[in-house]
Amino acid sequence: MNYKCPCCGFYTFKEKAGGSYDICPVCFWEDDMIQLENMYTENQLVKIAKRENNKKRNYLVVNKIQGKHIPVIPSKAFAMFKELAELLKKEYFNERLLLVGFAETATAIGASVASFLNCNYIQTTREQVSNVEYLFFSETHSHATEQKLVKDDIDAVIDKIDRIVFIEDEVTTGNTIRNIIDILEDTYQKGIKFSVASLLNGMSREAEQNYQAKSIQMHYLVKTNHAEYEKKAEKYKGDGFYYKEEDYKEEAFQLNLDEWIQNHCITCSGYLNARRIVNSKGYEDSCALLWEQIKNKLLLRERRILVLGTEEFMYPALYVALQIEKEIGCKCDSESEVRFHATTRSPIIVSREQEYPFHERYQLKSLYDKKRTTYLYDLKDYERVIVITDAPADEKEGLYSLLLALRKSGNQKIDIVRWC
Ligand SMILES: O=P(O)(O)OC[C@H]1O[C@H](OP(=O)(O)OP(=O)(O)O)[C@H](O)[C@@H]1O
Repeated sequence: MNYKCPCCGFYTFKEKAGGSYDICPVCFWEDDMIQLENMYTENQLVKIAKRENNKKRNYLVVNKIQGKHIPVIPSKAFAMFKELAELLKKEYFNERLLLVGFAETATAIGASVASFLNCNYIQTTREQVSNVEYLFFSETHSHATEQKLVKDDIDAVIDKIDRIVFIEDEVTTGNTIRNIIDILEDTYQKGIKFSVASLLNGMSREAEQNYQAKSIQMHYLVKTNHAEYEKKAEKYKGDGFYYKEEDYKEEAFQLNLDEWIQNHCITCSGYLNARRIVNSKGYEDSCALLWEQIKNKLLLRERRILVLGTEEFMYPALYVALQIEKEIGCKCDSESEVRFHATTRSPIIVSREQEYPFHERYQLKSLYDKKRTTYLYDLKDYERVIVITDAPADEKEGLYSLLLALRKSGNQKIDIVRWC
C-alpha cells in the first residue's frame, strides 16, 4: 500500500509522510518534518477552473487563498505571501534585489513580498504608462498576450542591483518568465542574476532542467502536478449563471448613475504607481496613508465588508482590506466578515458543480478602457462594498457596469475610492 504525498496528493510514498526524507517521484517534494508542519498543500490551495475559448491552455489554476478571482480573507493571503518572502530572505539576505510582480494576478503578491523584504519593486503591466519606453514581452497562452515593463526604470536601476526576482502566482511552463529574461539579457548584455518565486510551481522536470542550465533559481511554496488539469477542466459543464450588461437594466432604471457617482465617490491623495519602480517601504507608507483617508472619510461601522481591487491594481486594495479586518478584530474564518477580490480580464466559465471554484459570472466593462471586457466572479451581498481603483475618472462606463453588477448581486451600500 502506498501513502499520499502531502504536496501533490498522489500515492507515491512507501510510508506515511513524517520525516523519511524520501522524495516524491511526481512532484519531487522531500518528506521533511519542518516542511511538513509549515506547508501549504496543493489540495488546500488549488482549484481548477476552465478558461473560456482558450485553445492554448484550457485550464486556469485558481489559488483559494491568494485573492484575485475568489473572495478571500485578507490576513490569510498576507500570511501566505509572507511564507514566500521568508524563502527569499533566507537565500538572498546579502544581495540587492529588484522584485518584479506579474500582471495581473501576481501584482499583490509581488508588492507584499517586496514589502516583507524591504526592496525595490515594479510590476509588469498591460496598461499604458505615459512618456516611457517599454520592454515588451509575450504571455502566449493567456487571454491577453501582450505584457510590458517600463524600460526607463529598469535602465535606472540595472547597475545597482545584484538580482531580479520575478514573483508569480503560478508557473506552468516557465515560458512567460523565460521570454522576459531573454529580452532583459539582450537589452542589457550583462550578467544579471535571475530568480523566480511563485506560490505554485507546476513546471515539468525538463522545464526545470532548462532553468537550471540557465542558472535561474526557483523558489515556491507548493509543487503542483498539472497532469490531470486539462482533463479536469474539460469535464465541467459550464452551466453556472452568466450575467451580462443587459441583465442590469432594472438596476439602471432605478439610478441616476452620474449623480450616484458624485455622491459615493471619494478621492484620496498620495498615489504611487507600482507600474513604475517603487521603494517598497515608500509604497507601503503610501498605502497606509490611503487607509487613513478611507478610515476618516468612510466611517466604517459594518462587519460584512467587501473590498474590491480593479484588474492589475490590487495591492493597495488588499492592504486596506487587511486594515479593515484588523480594525473589526476578526480572528478566525467563522467570524471574519472582511473579504477581498478583484475584477479580472480572465474569461472563465462558471459551473454549478459544487467543487468548481466559480458559480456566477458578472460581465463588466473595464474601468480602464470601456472597450475591454472584464469580469467579477461569485459576488455575494455584503453590508458594504468598497471599490478601490486607480482607473481614470473620465472612463465612466466601466464604473457604471461595476456598480450595476454590485447592485444586481444585492449590494446597496457601495463606495468608490479613487486613488490619485
Ligand atoms: O509558466 P507559464 O506557462 O508562462 O504560465 C504562467 C502564467 O500563467 C498565469 O497567467 P494567466 O494567463 O492565468 O493570467 P494573468 O497573467 O492575467 O494572471 C500565471 O499568472 C502566470 O503569469
